[in-house]
Amino acid sequence: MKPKIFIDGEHGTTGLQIRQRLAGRQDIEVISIPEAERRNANLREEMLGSADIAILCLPDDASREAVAMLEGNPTTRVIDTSTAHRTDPTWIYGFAELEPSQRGLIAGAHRVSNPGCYPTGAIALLRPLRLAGLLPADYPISVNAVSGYTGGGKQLIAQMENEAAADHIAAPHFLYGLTLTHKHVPEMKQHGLLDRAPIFAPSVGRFAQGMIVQVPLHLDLLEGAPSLTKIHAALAAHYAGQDVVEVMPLADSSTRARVDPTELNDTNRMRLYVFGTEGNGQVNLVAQLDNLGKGASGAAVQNMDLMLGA
Ligand SMILES: NC(=O)C1=CN([C@@H]2O[C@H](COP(=O)(O)OP(=O)(O)OC[C@H]3O[C@@H](n4cnc5c(N)ncnc54)[C@H](OP(=O)(O)O)[C@@H]3O)[C@@H](O)[C@H]2O)C=CC1
Ligand SMILES: CC(=O)N[C@@H](CCC(=O)OP(=O)(O)O)C(=O)O
Repeated sequence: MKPKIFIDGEHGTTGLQIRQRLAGRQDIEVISIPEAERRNANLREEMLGSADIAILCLPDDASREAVAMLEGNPTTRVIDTSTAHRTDPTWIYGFAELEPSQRGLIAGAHRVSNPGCYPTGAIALLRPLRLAGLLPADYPISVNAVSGYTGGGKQLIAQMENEAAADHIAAPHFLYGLTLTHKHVPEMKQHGLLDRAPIFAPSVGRFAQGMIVQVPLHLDLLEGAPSLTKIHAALAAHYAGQDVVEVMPLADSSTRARVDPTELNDTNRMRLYVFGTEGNGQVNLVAQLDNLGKGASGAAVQNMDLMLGA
């Protein structure tokens, strides 16, 4: 029998993209509820209970409710794309490239929390430098980022695209998260192995998909005042042999004039860049990804495949 997959929230932004990524797969059976019934709790409970893997693409509260519906069910495994369980130690963090052991942990897990799009970029840059002993845990980190507007789900998509809407946003680019209490900060701190919460400054541009996450650092405040080359070598060693996360060669970074947030759209890939000038004492670490790819739906399918042993 083929494993049954249920995407709860399949008609939303993340859910739809997962459905598209699974279309045509012969090794699984995707079970589904009609769009008009998407909030029918009885039907959802039935589907959740009969799935081998449930992928939750819901707001945080609805995700918690779905997990509660599965209490006592020993068979349905869960991948949650919401923020609800990302810092919960009883859940496995679904970032396959986090450390060499992470793939195996995801493969055997009953509960997997899919990383947030911004944290995927920030943690990918920070954690290897913490593990290499180059980045002090109390370094005052800033994370600056821009996302395509699909990152805000159906509501933000409507605000950006529907000019007739009362809450239409006409700006070509805007900053938000201005209280510095964005829901992704605890996740970045925990999985970035930081003692001090990063200052997170996100923004949205008038493009549907794509993302850039930047972490600028002063090299003289790092352990041993490393060179640009040493920072690059630490990242390259951490991701050696990986196909999803790619550390771009220093030669490429030193000749690039610009970075386009949409370059990896519709892929599950992420590129990491080390920008700066050797001897200048500063580095800007940059992650480029699709917020709906490695930042959400792509990572969810990658985790599902690990759990299925596919
Ligand atoms: N978009 C992105 O780039 C990313 C999103 N995520 C996370 O994925 C999750 C889904 O986000 P996204 O797809 O963007 O959101 P959307 O708003 O686009 O989709 C959410 C879907 O869930 C449905 N839904 C909401 N509440 C309930 C409920 N109580 N019961 C059943 N269905 C419900 C919505 O239905 P309705 O149309 O009726 O509201 C909608 O179809 C969120 O937790 C988000 O944080 C994670 C990483 C990136
Ligand atoms: C542009 C935009 O609004 N982005 C969302 C985050 C998108 C995302 O990653 O969802 P999770 O919170 O589930 O990780 C935000 O800032 O709240």
